Amino acid sequence: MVEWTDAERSAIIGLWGKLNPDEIGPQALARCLIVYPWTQRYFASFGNLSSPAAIMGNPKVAAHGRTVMGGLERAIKNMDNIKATYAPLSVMHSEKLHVDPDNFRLCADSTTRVSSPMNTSCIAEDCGSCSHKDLTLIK
Ligand code: HEM
Repeated sequence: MVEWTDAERSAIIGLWGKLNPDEIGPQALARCLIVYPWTQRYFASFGNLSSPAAIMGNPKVAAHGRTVMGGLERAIKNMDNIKATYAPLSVMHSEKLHVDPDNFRLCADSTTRVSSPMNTSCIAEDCGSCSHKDLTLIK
């Protein structure tokens, strides 16, 4: 079990409170599918993922991005019991969906990037903070 300090607890809860899951969820999943295109293999049922524009305009991607954020929120609300809270999701991602665990790091990276105050700067041709300057993916 993770032992959180009070400072960690309030930092995590405070940060989460500043985010809008309905906005960053769709952006984070879209970014993951665009920047790490091999992650698309798990979403064959989502229809058109053939270009960045198709991914960003795909309603199933947006809906699932919100679902993933709902998953993260459950961890925030169950910080003393994350293992049990995530047990069914863990089994599903592993045994049913066969998601390679390394993909969680990519998903986390995408979420961090779209949550950053630099997010809007990434539309710029060369925002200087982003290693994917050729992609104008956010908004
Ligand atoms: C922060 C990490 C993640 C969280 C919190 C998360 C959360 C969720 C949740 C809540 C569901 C819905 C479960 C249900 O229907 O009962 C789901 C489904 C799914 N997840 Fe994840 N997920 C994460 C990462 C990933 C990654 C990295 C992949 C693959 C690259 C992935 C692939 C899928 C797929 C394919 C589904 C089923 C989608 C569908 O057909 O509707 N997930 N996930």
